[in-house]
Amino acid sequence: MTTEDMATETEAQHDEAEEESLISTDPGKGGLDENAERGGVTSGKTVIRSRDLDVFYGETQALQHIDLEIPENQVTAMIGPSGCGKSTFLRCINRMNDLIDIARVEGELTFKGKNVYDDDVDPVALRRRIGMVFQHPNPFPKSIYDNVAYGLRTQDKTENMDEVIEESLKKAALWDEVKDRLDESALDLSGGQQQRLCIARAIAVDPEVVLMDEPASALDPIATSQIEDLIEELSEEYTVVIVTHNMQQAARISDKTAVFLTGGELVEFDDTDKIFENPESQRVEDYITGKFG
Ligand SMILES: Nc1ncnc2c1ncn2[C@@H]1O[C@H](COP(=O)(O)OP(=O)(O)OP(=O)(O)O)[C@@H](O)[C@H]1O
Repeated sequence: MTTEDMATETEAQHDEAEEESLISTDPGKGGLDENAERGGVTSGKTVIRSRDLDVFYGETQALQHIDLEIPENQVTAMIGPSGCGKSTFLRCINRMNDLIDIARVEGELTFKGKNVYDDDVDPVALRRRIGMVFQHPNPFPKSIYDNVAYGLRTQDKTENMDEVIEESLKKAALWDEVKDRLDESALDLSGGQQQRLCIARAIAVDPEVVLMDEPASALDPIATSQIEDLIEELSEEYTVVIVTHNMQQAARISDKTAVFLTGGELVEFDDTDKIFENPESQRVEDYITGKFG
């Protein structure tokens, strides 16, 4: 066997491992996909890629022909006016739209080369690798400790659980505030603390991607700033995709920005600096400068 053949075989094994860990209910992560495509405008390796993605709610089309490549370990922001389909796109990535009866997805959306809409993909296994944080903090009515422990217990990852919980709370910049009250109810935390707890809960199970749907929009400016700092830190270890209404927030924290406009059209996707300083599209410039939307 030549060196080239061996390399090809190794890549094929990696692909199989990636696919297997999406199909299987075993929470293993598999190896990295050496074949993941490199995106046109993206500098990092592409982890999520949509091709000609259409989404419908009944007869209404919410997204049209979306082609997008999301790079690894960067923050990608989705911006655009209300109803343009940002959240719909986010929910496609970990198949949360499956929970909406009238939602229908056509086209392709791949995670590390595997179409997440293939019949053999287990959405629960997918969501273990692609976690999600919502607009309103939604801790369980349990203790702070039990909130972070929840996913670990359901996945039987209870070895060294105290250490994992401490580490997750530290990564979520919450540990110092809660280390002496882990047994207290999560519902007694402030809104900003609850949102950081939800982030700790999401990362405790070691996902590869964290999806965030307007994670700071219900928070005051100080809590928002803490979440923004946290998102930048998280991107060193995770791929972060964030929907935000707040253009300044997208400009501050993201590496890439996708601009969706009315009708579910992705009008421009590029480096965040380029989008905000010198967009290609007049419509994007008008939106960014507040002429509409
Ligand atoms: N569960 C649903 N049932 C029917 N239509 C829906 C549903 N969710 C979203 N839509 C429609 O799909 C389109 C896109 O909605 P989506 O929530 O993705 O937009 P958005 O850009 O995230 O909006 P916002 O910024 O207001 O949250 C809208 O026309 C919306 O009314």
